[in-house]
Amino acid sequence: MALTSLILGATASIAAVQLLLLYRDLRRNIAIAKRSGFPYVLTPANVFGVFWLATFWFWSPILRSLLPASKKDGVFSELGYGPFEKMGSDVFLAVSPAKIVCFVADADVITQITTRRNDFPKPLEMYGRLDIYGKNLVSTEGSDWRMHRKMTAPSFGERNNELVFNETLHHTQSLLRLWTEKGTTSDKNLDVASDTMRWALYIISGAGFNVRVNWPHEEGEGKQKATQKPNESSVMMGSEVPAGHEMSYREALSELLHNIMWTMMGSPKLLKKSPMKVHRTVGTAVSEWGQYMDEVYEIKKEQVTSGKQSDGMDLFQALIRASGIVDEKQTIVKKSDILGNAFVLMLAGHETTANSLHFSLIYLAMHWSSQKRLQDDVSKIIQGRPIEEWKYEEDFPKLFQCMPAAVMNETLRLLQPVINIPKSTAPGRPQPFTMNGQQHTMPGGAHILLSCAVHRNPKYWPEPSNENDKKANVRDTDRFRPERWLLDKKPNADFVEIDYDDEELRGPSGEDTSSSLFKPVKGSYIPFSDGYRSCIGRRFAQVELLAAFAVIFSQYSVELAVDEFATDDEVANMDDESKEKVWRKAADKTQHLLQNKTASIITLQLRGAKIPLRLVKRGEETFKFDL
Ligand code: HEM
Repeated sequence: MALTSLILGATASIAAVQLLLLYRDLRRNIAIAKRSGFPYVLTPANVFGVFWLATFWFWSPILRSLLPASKKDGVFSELGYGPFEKMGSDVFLAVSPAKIVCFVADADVITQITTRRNDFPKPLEMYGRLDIYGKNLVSTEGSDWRMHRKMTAPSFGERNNELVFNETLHHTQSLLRLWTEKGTTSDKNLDVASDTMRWALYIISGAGFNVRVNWPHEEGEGKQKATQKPNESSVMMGSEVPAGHEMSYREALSELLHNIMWTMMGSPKLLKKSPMKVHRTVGTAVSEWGQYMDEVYEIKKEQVTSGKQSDGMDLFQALIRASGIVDEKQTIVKKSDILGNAFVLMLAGHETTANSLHFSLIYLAMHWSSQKRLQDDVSKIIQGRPIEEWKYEEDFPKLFQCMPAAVMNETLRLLQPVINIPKSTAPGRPQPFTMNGQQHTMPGGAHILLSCAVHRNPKYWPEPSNENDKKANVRDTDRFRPERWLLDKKPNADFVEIDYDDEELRGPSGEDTSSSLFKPVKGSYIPFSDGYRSCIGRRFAQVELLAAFAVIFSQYSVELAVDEFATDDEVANMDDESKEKVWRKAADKTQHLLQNKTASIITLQLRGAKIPLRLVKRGEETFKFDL
């Protein structure tokens, strides 16, 4: 009894001391926030800390239920400019006892932060788990990052994009075969979210690593041939589990990437011992993919040593070559650096593009006029040529100048895959910056999030000049209106390019958008981030998306599936007015899901909901309506 009281007493004292310490830290952070001159809100925990990320699903509903109704749509609703509007400033702070987090939606401030790499480094503690296979260019800073960037940048030069283009043509045709087969079954609705994820994975495997993965629906006799790559240095992977493995390459890769958050829980060894199946599967996937990469590494190292070139990008070969690792005495680069980079390129390069294609298709299904204009532009460029005759150098620049690029840019404006780009200030090193001509100070030790809200900040996005293009009750910045990117006249101002101190770090050349399209104010359009730590795969992703649009929309249209509201037979007997009614119900629901069911763990995705789409031959559409 006495012992129990003692334990209870000690626990209560420790809790009381902890609470006092938290209160002290909160007061200190509030005082710092006040000195910054920016508005602030209080939060119970650092919402970007590991503790919160791992347990937010538990706390969020409890905290929400405690909030008054007026605050339920609080400042952390993830999308849109609303939070900044509520705070009355394009920069505001969220203060918790552990951290000050600064949210930024001002273009000029964003540019100051992205160009001052040493003053505003990435908060590396957020990227620790990406080191599963080794250090890499996402999880490092300073001279380590320069080494990784120099090693990877050559693989992203303009000359390698042809391979990305061709690989995308190949895999998008496989995707279409899957979707058209689906059209002949009783359930005609496409599972676009998971199919586009596969699509992106297979492209990055092929274009990035020269590993050709076969689609499950093309694995049988006869179809196998269509997916073979005429390159003997490729490594072929399918659904078979080779000797010495527990999972196929395809399974290991998708289990690993789709459940990456669980790797934060501990090592693969520990995960494999967890009572939860998902943990054990991820644990196995981590070791399995590592083992596959080891094997690919050895094959590629042998190819480099024997002077065998693969015919394109093959990041692995390029990484091995750039590292000088074949002569181990001559290099400080380790094998783990190569595997670490291979992994993050795979990670960074697949969900982002997959979601962008997924969201573009949904938006186009809701905006027939834009879809039609996209199809017309694709037809003008392609001129009925068979896909085998499409050429990267000729066709990509054209696709990049008209409606396909406008659709891509607009999707990335509204649903930017990385919704908050993290930066920081070092502890004890507050940083001065200017906003609206006034000097401010960013506190030291802060997390900074360059918010996708800047994409909807009305300061930077002109309303349509034509009154007919305006929509009552919908803010123009919240609308999918790809036509905003198409210019009537030539632009007269160019982007001011960053003055890179070292061209080798730069990666892909060229600007975010074509010079023939609308040029946003610098810092106001940052789907690929900006400055030194901007996305090295930007051109890779642009090539993938535009090539996919060309393949899909040269032959097909996408439509919202309306089965929740009417059967196919009912629709077939409807007049146009009834069709529109039923379509509007599906479109309203889609709009609602996009607003309420997209959330970000690593990238923004539709979570816990599906938006069913259908593919129909061009000219055979049922629903030609606009939201
Ligand atoms: C629509 C597609 C994509 C979007 C929107 C996107 C966006 C971004 C953003 C916002 C960043 C900065 C992240 C940060 O600072 O934390 C980034 C970095 C990066 N991205 Fe992408 N990305 C896309 C596709 C790709 C692809 C296809 C690859 C590779 C094949 C790739 C590889 C990387 C890498 C390696 C970095 C880190 C660069 C560095 O820190 O030096 N991304 N990306």
